[in-house]
Amino acid sequence: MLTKQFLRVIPLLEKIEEHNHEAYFVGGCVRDLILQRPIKDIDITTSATPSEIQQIFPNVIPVGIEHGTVIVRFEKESYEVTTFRTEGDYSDGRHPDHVEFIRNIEQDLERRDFTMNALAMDKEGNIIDLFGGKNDLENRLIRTVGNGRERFNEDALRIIRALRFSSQLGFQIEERTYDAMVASKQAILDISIERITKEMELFFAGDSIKNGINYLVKTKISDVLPIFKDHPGLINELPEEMKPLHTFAEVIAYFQFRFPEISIQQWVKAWKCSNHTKRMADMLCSDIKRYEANGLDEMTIYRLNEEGMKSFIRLVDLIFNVQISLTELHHAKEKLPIQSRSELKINGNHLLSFFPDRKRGSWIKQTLDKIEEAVVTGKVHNQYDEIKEWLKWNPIETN
Ligand SMILES: Nc1ccn([C@@H]2O[C@H](COP(=O)(O)OP(=O)(O)OP(=O)(O)O)[C@@H](O)[C@H]2O)c(=O)n1
Repeated sequence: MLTKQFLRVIPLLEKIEEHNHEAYFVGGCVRDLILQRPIKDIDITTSATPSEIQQIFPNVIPVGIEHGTVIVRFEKESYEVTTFRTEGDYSDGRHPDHVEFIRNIEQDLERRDFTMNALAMDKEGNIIDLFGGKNDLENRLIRTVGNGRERFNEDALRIIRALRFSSQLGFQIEERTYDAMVASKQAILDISIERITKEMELFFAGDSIKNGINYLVKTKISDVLPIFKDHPGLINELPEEMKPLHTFAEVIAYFQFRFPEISIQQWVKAWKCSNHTKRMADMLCSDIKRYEANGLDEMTIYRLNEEGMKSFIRLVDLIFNVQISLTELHHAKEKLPIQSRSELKINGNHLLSFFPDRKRGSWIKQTLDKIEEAVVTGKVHNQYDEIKEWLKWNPIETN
């Protein structure tokens, strides 16, 4: 039952045990092993305290020592090792107010969110399942460990996590858990937006996004999410055939295209996205608009990098119901006269020598943009003399 990924971590568990402590695989990795889904990270839970772990292993990174979590570097891999603990509320929406290290695994599993995540496994592959997690996995049910209101009161992000899992796994949400989600949803307003964004990115990427959206609409949890709360139409008008979007940039580009009254800047600000997400969303949005106007033109293909291509394919599929393959895009890109601006036979210094009366300024970039587009779209060959000639007939910017 144990896969290679787990087998290579057994010596790490054994090392902890040699020091008279318990150690188990725990959480998502055990859940995904049972479901035969790809394992993201292997997390370990142990009776050893962070300082005891630091004494056992030479290479330990103290990422969240006060919450009992360290990263152990072992055989060139990193593993999150967390001491058995109970925890209080997350009143700042980021960290539990207090954690208490404990010496038994039962109490540690008891404070976890869902039965399917409250599973631990020892090095022989024996599963510790105190709350019927295996049974719920079999029945494809998301159920809180014990009282839902209590679990969501400890950390309201768990309400969003339930939606995320419904979208990732296509599971139903058990009735009492569902009721507790609805009853506790206002508490989502107090959690940090960065944590919500991370979970919602996984939500929109779920293979069973239709199931997830169904729950999002029914529970009205969108009423407490940035932007959605002020524009109820956004979620209610999602297409019947909603498809997964793999990054938050895709999500923003999608909504911006469908609801242009909300700008990308508003999305980025409200959901506290990174600059990278903003850049990608800007690019994808203009690519889709270009695609709508001109179909698959050379400039769109030229501008797309590998990450952009995959996102563009998903968006065109969802918005226009047109399937473009990655190979098709690669071939089309290879056929373009140039792959990047550095291949242009003319650069800024050439331009300065052609127009000796001009000073350096933004006209250089603007002219290079025009030359680049002309070369990519086949209006001029990428040849020094031809471009120089072409410039005579195509006036350049004056500022
Ligand atoms: N708000 C939270 C977040 C996490 N957990 C517990 O911590 C484990 C690890 O959390 P995380 O790595 O965020 O998610 P996973 O469940 O591992 O899922 P995935 O690997 O798909 O992100 C969870 O399985 C769960 O037992 C919890 O009880 N409450």
